[in-house]
Amino acid sequence: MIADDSAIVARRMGVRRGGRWLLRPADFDVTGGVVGVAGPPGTGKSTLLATFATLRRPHVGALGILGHDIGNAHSVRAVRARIGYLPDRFSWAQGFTVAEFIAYSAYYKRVPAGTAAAMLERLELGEVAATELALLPPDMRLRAGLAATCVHEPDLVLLDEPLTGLAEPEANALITLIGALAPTVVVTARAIEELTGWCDRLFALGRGRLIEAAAAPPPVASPLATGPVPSVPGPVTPPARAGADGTERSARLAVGTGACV
Ligand SMILES: Nc1ncnc2c1ncn2[C@@H]1O[C@H](COP(=O)(O)OP(=O)(O)OP(=O)(O)O)[C@@H](O)[C@H]1O
Repeated sequence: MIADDSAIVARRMGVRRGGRWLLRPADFDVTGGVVGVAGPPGTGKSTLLATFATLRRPHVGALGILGHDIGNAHSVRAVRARIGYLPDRFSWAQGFTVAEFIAYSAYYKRVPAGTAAAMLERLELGEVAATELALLPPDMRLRAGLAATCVHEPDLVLLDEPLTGLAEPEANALITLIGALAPTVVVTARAIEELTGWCDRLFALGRGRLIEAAAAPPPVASPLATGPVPSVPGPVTPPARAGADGTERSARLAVGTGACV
């Protein structure tokens, strides 16, 4: 039984698929902020995210999401209403216009139509509201996906490789927006460099292990610098929207941390 209000609490949780461990039994906690999980294709990012979304059960151990033990069927129903999950390469409703897609999402999430309209504006989709999803460029299609995912204002948002395939300017424009979607956002990417500089915490997934890496590269020391040495960034302080090093979330392609998996 997990009695902890953290967004994600794993206790000896292990995830298997295709006859192998994607995550060997491990303990970890996510209390809030933007959390990045990086790993090459096939390491298990999508499966882990689907587990956090309660669509899959851990093979062993316990998983708490937003204070609910997801080993309990009643808890799963309650917690799903507070999660926003956008799978990798989502391809729903290609024939819907942006406005229809968000309105439909609002309808099945029992959210008033006015909230859907507000979300459309918040994601800066007003100009393409009448355009079909299939005709949108990738970044605008992602914005529509984010709007539909978050129309019910979830407490935990799970985004599977949202920035994969986007050009750097479009990706950078979305980073601040992604960080503001919910008190806790988990985002995956193939390379840790894509997440460095704007996520509050970073993990590398590979060979069945989830290893935490430094969330920001250490500041370059100036030979003329005086005063105390800056400390290593501490744990996430939700719902801070600045990066863990206090900078804006604009340095998506900052120098990597060298974390190995
Ligand atoms: N339908 C399936 N049946 C059996 N095993 C699967 C299936 N889908 C995935 N797997 C196994 O799970 C592993 C992890 O897949 P997953 O999609 O979670 O990884 P990923 O890191 O998200 O990769 P990608 O970036 O390609 O989506 C795969 O390497 C494969 O061994």
